[in-house]
Amino acid sequence: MSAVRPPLSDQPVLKLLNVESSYGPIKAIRGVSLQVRRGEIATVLGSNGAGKTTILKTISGIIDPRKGSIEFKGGNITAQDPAYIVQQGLSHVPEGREVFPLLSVRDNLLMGAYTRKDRDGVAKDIEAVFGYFPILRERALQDAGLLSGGQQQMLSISRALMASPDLILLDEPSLGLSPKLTKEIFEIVVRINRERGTTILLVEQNANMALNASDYGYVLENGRIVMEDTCARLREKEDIKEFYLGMKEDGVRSERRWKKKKTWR
Ligand SMILES: Nc1ncnc2c1ncn2[C@@H]1O[C@H](COP(=O)(O)OP(=O)(O)OP(=O)(O)O)[C@@H](O)[C@H]1O
Repeated sequence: MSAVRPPLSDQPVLKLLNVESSYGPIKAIRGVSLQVRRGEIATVLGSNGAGKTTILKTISGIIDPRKGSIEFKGGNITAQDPAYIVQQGLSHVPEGREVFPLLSVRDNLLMGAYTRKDRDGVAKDIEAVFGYFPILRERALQDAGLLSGGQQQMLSISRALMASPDLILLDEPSLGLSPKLTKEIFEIVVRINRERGTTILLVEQNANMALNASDYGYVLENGRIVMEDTCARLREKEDIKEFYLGMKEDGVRSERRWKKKKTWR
């Protein structure tokens, strides 16, 4: 999946330092620090309830953190208004797609471009997303609510692209999709990154897909980062193989993988 491309810069476009977010008394993320370099695809892996969605919501301003700081392109965006954060060049594709069901596919795309004044650029980007997802051109005038789950996921990613962002936060693009469709969507996500230079922070339960598509990965457990490394190295770690890829050291699927204690080696 990963095409050859120039080495990535070390320059972080997004920096989280000791971020903590809660829902009332429930601490969902605890002291999370992570960096995403310009031009890379970074991923946060973790099981149900680990806090992945909360990290993305905290970055995009939907949840205000209790502690810590978030920097985007050198500016402080901690607890800023979500609309302001979009204007800075950061778009969020939420879990569960969330398209506007009663608006046409084209109008959904235009909603994604509402902060832009460059009409020619917007028209060019509509063509670009139709190039990535040709089915959306065919359905351009239909209500988005009539699209299948996979097509809505395509529209949701496309709507985020319409803001011409520097960074896209992508929440579980594989959720509820067939393996074939998941693979297709991941291939397009990698193409968007390579062709447009868009930086991507992806959270996923499908560790196999995420580790293949991404450059750098973080493992989140109970709201804490327990491991980080390049995805090439993470794929070789025994705990990742066993607990996230479902493989034992001999390559056999482990039936008791969730019951065994992890040591993060
Ligand atoms: N609105 C909410 N109110 C109270 N607790 C919440 C709320 N949303 C999430 N939580 C709790 O916060 C923790 C982290 O949830 P989060 O949705 O961030 O996890 P996740 O890793 O994205 O899980 P999943 O993969 O199932 O989407 C969980 O314990 C969850 O029960």
